[in-house]
Amino acid sequence: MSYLELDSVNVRLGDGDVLRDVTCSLDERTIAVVGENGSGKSTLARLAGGLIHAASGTVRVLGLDPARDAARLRRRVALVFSNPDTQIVMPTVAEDVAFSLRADKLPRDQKARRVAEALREFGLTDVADRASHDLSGGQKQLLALCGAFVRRPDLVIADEPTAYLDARNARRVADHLFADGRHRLLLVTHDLALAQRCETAVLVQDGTIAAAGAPAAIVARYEAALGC
Ligand SMILES: Nc1ncnc2c1ncn2[C@@H]1O[C@H](COP(=O)(O)OP(=O)(O)OP(=O)(O)O)[C@@H](O)[C@H]1O
Repeated sequence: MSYLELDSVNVRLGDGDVLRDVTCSLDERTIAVVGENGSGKSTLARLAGGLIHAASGTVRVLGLDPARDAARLRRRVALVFSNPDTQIVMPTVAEDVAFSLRADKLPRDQKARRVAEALREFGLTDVADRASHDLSGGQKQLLALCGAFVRRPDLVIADEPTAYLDARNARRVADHLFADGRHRLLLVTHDLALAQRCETAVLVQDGTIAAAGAPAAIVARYEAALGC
């Protein structure tokens, strides 16, 4: 079984069907999701992350049903959004990263080691004791990512993670997302160069998956549909 399996999925939000009859089976380590504003990309990401549920159809993420195995899925999936302020909850940088491990049954010294390693990896050691909300936007996104990765997730779902970043921070964030490791990546993005770093891509159009395949071909099809 692929780690992302959707079969005849409908998602209803408000009084509209936001995803309609979505079927896909994706197992590439890195998957890009592209499409126009309002097409349903974030809805697809939130569905895969267990934040919303299907009205009908079957969803399996890492072999789990997000509606029934929400707690197990949460332990294996990390979510990253474009606005890191929604994810930063603790007063200092180090505390915020440690907060991500609160549910892990690790001895305290191991947790401390994991936090220190993650801070180093994300270039945040020097600001470990700073107030989280005093960081720059780019540093905050690195902190959000650090908090996601310190849990060693099997799947990272990132929804426009580079949207508000300058070119250098966008590259840093992307390099972490694409770093070799155990995690798979489901990446929603309007950055079509970034999408093409993925192994596969899906094009979402008007609430459904219009195409899936090699990122270069999907991006070309999307650009043609946009008329650019
Ligand atoms: N909670 C909600 N209630 C009602 N409608 C919603 C809700 N959330 C999203 N929608 C609608 O669902 C559609 C798809 O939204 P979604 O955020 O998934 O699109 P998107 O492709 O991620 O867009 P963008 O590129 O602009 O971020 C839009 O028409 C949106 O207005």
